Amino acid sequence: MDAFKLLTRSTKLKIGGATTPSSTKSVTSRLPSTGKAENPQLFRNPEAEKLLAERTGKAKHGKKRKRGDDSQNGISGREKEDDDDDAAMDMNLDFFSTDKGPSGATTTDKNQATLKKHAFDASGSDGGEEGEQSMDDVERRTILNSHKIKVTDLRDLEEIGIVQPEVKEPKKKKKKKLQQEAAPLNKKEQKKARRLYPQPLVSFKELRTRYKISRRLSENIAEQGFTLPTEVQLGSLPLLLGESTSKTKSGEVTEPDLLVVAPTGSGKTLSFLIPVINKIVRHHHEQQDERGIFAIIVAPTKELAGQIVNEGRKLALGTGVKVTMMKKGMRVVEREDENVDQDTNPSDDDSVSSSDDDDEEEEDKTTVKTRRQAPVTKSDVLVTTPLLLVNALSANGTKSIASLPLVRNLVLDEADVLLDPLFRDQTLSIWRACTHPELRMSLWSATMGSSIEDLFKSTINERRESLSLTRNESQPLIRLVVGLKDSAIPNISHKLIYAATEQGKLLGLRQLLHPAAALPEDVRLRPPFLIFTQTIPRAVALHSELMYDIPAEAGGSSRIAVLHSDLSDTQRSEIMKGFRKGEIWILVTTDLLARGVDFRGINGVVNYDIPNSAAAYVHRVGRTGRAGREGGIAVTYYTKEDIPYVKSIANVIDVSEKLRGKTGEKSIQKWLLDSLPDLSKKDKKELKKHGVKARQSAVKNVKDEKEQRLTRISTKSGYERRLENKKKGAIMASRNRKRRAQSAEHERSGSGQDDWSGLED
Ligand SMILES: Nc1ncnc2c1ncn2[C@@H]1O[C@H](COP(=O)(O)OP(=O)(O)OP(=O)(O)O)[C@@H](O)[C@H]1O
Repeated sequence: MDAFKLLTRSTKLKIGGATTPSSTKSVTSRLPSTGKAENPQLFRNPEAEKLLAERTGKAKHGKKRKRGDDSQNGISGREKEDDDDDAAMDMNLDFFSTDKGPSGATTTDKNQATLKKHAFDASGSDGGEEGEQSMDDVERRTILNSHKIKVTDLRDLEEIGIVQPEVKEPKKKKKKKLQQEAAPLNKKEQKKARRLYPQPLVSFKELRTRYKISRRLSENIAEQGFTLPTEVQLGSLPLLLGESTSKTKSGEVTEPDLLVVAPTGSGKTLSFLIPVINKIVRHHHEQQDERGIFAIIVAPTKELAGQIVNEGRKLALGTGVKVTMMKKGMRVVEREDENVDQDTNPSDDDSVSSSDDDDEEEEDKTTVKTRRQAPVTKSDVLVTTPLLLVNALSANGTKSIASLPLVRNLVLDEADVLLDPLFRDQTLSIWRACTHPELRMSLWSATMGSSIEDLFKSTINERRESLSLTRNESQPLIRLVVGLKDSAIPNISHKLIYAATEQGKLLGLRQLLHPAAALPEDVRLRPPFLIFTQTIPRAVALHSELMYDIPAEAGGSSRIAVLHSDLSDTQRSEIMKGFRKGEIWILVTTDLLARGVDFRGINGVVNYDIPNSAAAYVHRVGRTGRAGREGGIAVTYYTKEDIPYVKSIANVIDVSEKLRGKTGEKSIQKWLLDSLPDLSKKDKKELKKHGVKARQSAVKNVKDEKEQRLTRISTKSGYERRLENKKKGAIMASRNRKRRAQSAEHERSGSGQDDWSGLED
């Protein structure tokens, strides 16, 4: 069924006819919904591709890199690794080492760890050869640079081993000499000193052959059909699985605390799930008695949390690792001071089923019955929204936050929003509740302000002080950035359209829905797509306005839906399912779905109302063009009221087009960028918090009433509305008159005194 055809008013539209641009066919074949991209990577160049191809042995004419002559001498890869004294071997040994600090292990512990490692390997090593050889520095740099991967050590210079001379006020005579001898590093030099070039991941196979991840996990990854790692996977997986970074003093390798900024749809979920699941498989193997929550993944919405659970379960299948969605009423810790709340039955709660996950309901029945009977959840990985977990840990705010002593990994997905004032206290409470000394933090998002980075560093230090932990120099604190920070993905087209008024926006949107009426040069957007509004009432209003635009033969109003946080969890979940299945073609929503949610083949995004910040734009438009898919379109309408707020969005578009290296006509002209006004910091803050004032829901005074009329979602003119209202009023008044006359008649006849005539309409 051709959704494009069916969504036009005239179902007889001929594709390729006079109104259809000749380019339609070629565009169609590149739509994100027509299949997955051959290569999910966003940035690459021929030189690095050749290097990678050589490594994976795929180069047709290139020589496959050998693992040294040892293989010809009859020494196996494993033996070579054991005998070799290089850093890569150290890395492998240390990955399984229990020695994490000065207070940590002895040599015997290390030997035991090595033995354990071999036991783990023996349970599943298939001893592949590919990529086990370490790359030289030039290769690493070439690959990392071409994929725009930047890895930085965030620790103080002293911790990295760079001693800065004290800057004393020099005596006048000696000044010159002193500066020559030991000048402190300038900013550029400091940046250079912090830069790291760890070995990138060449292929998913290498996860098994080089990083020795669990066999089952590796099979599950292969099962999903992933072939090439994306940039964020290429850069972060080695770090999290034990790749050495060149700046560790002792050569020891431990898992770092990590902050990752990588484009939307670039596969961050897989990047944090694989190491977390692998670590737990290993832990189950090494310490079979210890069971409990080992990892917590926090996401800002239930939709995203549900999605992570689904991904996690696919990866963990058959590994013995249990991934669970946090539910209201679920018990996550045993509290001595706990009074069992007999009234709370989690299965009654409307937040229970928030994901479109098949196994979830079954799990509810088994793990969460009533709190009276409920055992503490047997989950290894708990995926949660912040408030749900904080409520569980604090007995709904009645007790102090209980601690989670076994948690070794805390992952914050969409970290910048989780550490934004809205969620910050809750997120930090969870962070502090994780008291294990070897807790590792990782923060992930496509956008990350510098304030978040500062908060990350200070919280890690503060936590260490409060737990009386000393910072171990071998415990790195790393930032990994893919592409340009806070920029939109380069593989989609952006259309910033001036619509003048609310009515203009609606007309523009209708033209998208009914492209038969469009001119060849007009934007064309085929379903499925998402439409974002600023508020829930506006999403509801837009949905009712568009509901009957879809012809009955195309499925009518069932093809368009609205999703927002005022709906029950069951409704939300049903709509998500419908959209994923392709039953719903157009989804009107708020920023609830702006982050993280992965609908793979979405053809586009419409910002019916402009986003509240540049970051919000990056995330909203990132719902299309996932995993390198080409052809996605992001349409943003703006009106006269929006002009003060458009510049930051125009800038994001401009940078994204530069990143793509787009030649020819740019969608944002320089004159537009120059003429749009800058927004003050204060106004930016205000916009982020409340959105464009004229569209806020709770505006009351008279002046604003006028503004509200201007921002009402409707194609009807004020005159038509007045006429309609008058007509409605007249009908109402006539009904009321009739009713009053009838009840007077009843009273007179003395009958039906106790009759209930229903609610007045
Ligand atoms: N190596 C890969 N090859 C092909 N597809 C991949 C690969 N890794 C992940 N994907 C797919 O890419 C899509 C986007 O992944 P994911 O949701 O993890 O992106 P993300 O980086 O978290 O995006 P966002 O910032 O929007 O949350 C998913 O459908 C996922 O299955």
